[in-house]
Amino acid sequence: MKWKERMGLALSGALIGLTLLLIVDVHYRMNNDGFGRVSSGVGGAEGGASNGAATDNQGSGQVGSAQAAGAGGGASAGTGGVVAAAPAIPPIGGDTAENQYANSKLSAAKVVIRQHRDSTILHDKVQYAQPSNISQIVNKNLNKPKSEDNSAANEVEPPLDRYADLQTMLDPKGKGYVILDGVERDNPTIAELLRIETESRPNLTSFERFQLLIRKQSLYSDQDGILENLLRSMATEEVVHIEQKEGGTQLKLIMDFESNGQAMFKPMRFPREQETLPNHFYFTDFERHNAEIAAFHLDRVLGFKRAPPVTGRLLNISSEIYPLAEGQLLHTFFVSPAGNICFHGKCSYYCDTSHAICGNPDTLEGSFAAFLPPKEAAARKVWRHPWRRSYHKRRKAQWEVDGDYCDLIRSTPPYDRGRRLLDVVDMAILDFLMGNMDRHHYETFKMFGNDTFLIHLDHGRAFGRSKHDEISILAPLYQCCIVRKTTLEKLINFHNGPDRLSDALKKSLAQDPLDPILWEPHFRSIDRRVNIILKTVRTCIQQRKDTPNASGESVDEVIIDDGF
Ligand SMILES: Nc1ncnc2c1ncn2[C@@H]1O[C@H](COP(=O)(O)OP(=O)(O)OP(=O)(O)O)[C@@H](O)[C@H]1O
Ligand SMILES: [Mn+2]
Repeated sequence: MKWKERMGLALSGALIGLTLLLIVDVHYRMNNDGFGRVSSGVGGAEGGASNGAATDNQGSGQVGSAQAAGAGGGASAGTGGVVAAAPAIPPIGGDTAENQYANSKLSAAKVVIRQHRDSTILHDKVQYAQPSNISQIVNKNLNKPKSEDNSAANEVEPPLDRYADLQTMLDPKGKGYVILDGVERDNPTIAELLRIETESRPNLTSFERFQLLIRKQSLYSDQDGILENLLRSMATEEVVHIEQKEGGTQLKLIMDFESNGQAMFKPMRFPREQETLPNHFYFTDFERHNAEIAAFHLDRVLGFKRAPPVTGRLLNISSEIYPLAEGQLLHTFFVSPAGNICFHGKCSYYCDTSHAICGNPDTLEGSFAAFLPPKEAAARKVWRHPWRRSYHKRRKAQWEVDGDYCDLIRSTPPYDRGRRLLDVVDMAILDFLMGNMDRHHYETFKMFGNDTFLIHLDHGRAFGRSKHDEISILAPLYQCCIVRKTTLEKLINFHNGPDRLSDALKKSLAQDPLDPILWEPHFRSIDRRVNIILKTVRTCIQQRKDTPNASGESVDEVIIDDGF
């Protein structure tokens, strides 16, 4: 063989050798990626499982993946996966006694890893396959469609924005707000308008005193102790008569007390942590007695004083409700298979055996709302809420599709002057803070005319979704871009602390006999929503500034001081 041929052969041999080495190396590396491949294998199985059963929830998707990894048809990917984990720890070369000892330790480690992975899989399987109670199912379902949550709850909190820009505008020197003239600020009581003497009558019950001292500008005042007495009376006085409230959709009882006072009773149906079911519209949601209680406190803490006082109370169905029940209501009492005393009353929603109100075994929680004066003494006007939702599962309301909707409203009496539109915005702020979408009507006392506060009634459907912030509730604010100065001030103060709105609310709720009233996540939602409201106001101001023909004044038109 010639020298050149020998060289050629040697070179090709070397090349073949190198190529073989490379192949071995690549193969080895691929095996080392065993874990990565296992997880992608599992991922694939998971995708397949959940795609295959499109109606499956997240939980069973995971069960599917666990099964595929453990034993499924994807045995080569799945089972292989667990075994393939082994080469992740390559054996130590050489057959010395020392190396043998080290390798025995390593295989023990591999077994531990494998066991850990198996137990994790098993744990997932148990956890997802057999939710042990209803709240687990509900929470799991709520967590499922991430796109449905508006994720605010999961966001890492940004550094605290103290809204110094808005604070400057509120400063009288900053001149960032408009003072509204021509607003009626007289503040008579119902007693004064009806010429009923109250001061010389110490025997008035707390119910009578509350009703007679309702004012044109607020439902009660804090100074005179009337509120505390009224709440105590409703929580402790003996109930002497019970009647089902006509009208409305869900069961309510009118409770008469020994002192002749009356309260509207809404029973507890579910535990505090039960939230609005994902497939329930706001108009089919169950009413929550604790929402009525919390709404009264929230309204008061915000300084509105426009919601009737509400207290929580424990009742005994056998001794305090059943003996007083009459007629149709009486015929709906029964003992459940669990031995609890139940009733369901008669109404258009959820008044049947499968939605019964049950005691434990006969103790029942409920909310007691103080009755407003009878219509004969102080008639009320019922107004259709301009931002009412459609109450139809496929239709939208005009305000949802018309960008200029507020222009229409603010030029229509009574929204064209006085405190009315600012009150509507206050009500939207209250509703947004507690997630109440069920504001179809509102009421005012006729004797006070149009320049009076709006009565905040019916909050049974608030506090239903702690993770979700329903921005559309704020439509009156962001479509009209006006807010009452005192309301904005309060929100900024709560936002900047040290006492946040949640702290103030918690402190207030602690006075209720049924405390704790709210499930903890709702408190976090409230503070988060305060921030959203402030951001919305800032955006309004920015939009005004950016409007091409905006004068300095139009910028100021967002924050309005009407003296309330
Ligand atoms: N504290 C109260 N004093 C007097 N009347 C009240 C009081 N609370 C509510 N009402 C009257 O009873 C009606 C029904 O009450 P509420 O709205 O709380 O029940 P509801 O079942 O939610 O009704 P709907 O299904 O119509 O919304 C109210 O519209 C109001 O006119
Ligand atoms: Mn209602």
